[in-house]
Amino acid sequence: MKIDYSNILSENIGIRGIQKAEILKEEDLLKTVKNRILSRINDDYYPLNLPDAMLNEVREIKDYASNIKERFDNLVVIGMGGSILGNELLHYSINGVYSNLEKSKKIYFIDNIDPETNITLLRSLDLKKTFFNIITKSGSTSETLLNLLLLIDLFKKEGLNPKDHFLFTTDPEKGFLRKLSEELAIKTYPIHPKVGGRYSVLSHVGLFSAAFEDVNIEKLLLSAKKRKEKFLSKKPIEDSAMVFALIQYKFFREKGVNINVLFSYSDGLEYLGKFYEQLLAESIGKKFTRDGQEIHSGITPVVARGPYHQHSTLQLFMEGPYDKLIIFVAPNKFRKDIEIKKSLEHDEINFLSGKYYSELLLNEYIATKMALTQNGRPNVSIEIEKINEETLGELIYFLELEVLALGEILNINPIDQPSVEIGKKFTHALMGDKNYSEYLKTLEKLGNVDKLILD
Ligand SMILES: O=P(O)(O)OC[C@H]1O[C@H](O)[C@H](O)[C@@H](O)[C@@H]1O
Repeated sequence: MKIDYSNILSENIGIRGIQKAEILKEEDLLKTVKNRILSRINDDYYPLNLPDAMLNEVREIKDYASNIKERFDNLVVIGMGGSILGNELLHYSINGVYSNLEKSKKIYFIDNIDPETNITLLRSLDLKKTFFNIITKSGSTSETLLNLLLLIDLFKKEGLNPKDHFLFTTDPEKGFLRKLSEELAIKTYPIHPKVGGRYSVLSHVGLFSAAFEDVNIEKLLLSAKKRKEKFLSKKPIEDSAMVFALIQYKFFREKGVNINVLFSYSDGLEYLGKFYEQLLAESIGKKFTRDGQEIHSGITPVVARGPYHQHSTLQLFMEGPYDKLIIFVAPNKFRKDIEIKKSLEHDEINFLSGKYYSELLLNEYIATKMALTQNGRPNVSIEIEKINEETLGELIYFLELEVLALGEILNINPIDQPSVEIGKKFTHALMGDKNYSEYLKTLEKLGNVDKLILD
């Protein structure tokens, strides 16, 4: 994996860029950041240890996944946010958007509660041949529990025992799902107490469904482990993740760049954008610093896919406000390609004949990058050889490390999400959960305001 930072330099994009010297002079800051990360690595930043820890679990996960594969045709993963985005990332990027069409064992994701979507999927699956992996760290996310309740009801109607069809992935001790697993004798996988949703893809959360669909989880972990070793051994000023965090910080704090677009040139990698969207938004969007100062930090993530978004949002990126840093992610080679034969004889179309799909796609990537650079728009390019377990393991570790480093530079806590919890509590109260009735008064007050409602 190579990361090209050239197009953030003022030498290449003019006054809105930054100079190499401005980066190099922050060597001491990055040393401090690295030390702070290391001081937390066995505690709050435990996710950075997952590659080593999970390598010991690979055998068991693979054996269990092949056992499930022998007995079932479908796996449905159910979760919200960090409890499913990593699974989707591994599926769509490594196996491809339409891989269910070519595989006999299918995998589906329920990551929402739109009744129309969910009932369409569940009605079309043969429950007898379907296995469900319910993932929730807290064990109390309403959407996940609602989907679970529906399933229990459907299973009762069909006279099936949930015990044979469910795997719960949840906190090792706490939460409703843990309790229910004991009641119904359902197999569970634990989520380490220090591993929050958005940092959990390299734990049991992401690994079981990946193993079910033949992703080589050992290679994935080994590659992430290698990236960790690089972090441990390299000088922080030469570590691409530390430098990336510094660059994002400088653009955010000194240049007013508060939007980061993850622009991937691959359909499957669009899910890397969705994964990074949560990682960056929840980790960096904070009201207070660790010392309690009001900061309201945050970089708004935008997900884009090339060339698709060249035809919808690129105009804005090219000419709109100077508030964006574009992060390109592109493979050098595609694992499948299509050669276009000369089937028409017209001047207008001859430039495409005899070419490969990947040629047009990758040239569009280069053209877009150049055009943005020419317009003075900062952009960074993450180039990977091919999309596979090795590159994904490295990329995932890189992004998690980079976001933690950015949190450290900003002196905020990058692993909590306090305000999402407030919304969750209000939802419980509104749905009549007696344990949360204390929030009803606040809600009443909040609803009792002047109205401006138009038809
Ligand atoms: O795993 P769970 O406890 O169900 O949480 C699922 C998701 O819920 C919340 O919305 C949080 O903001 C996310 O960070 C979390 O990933």
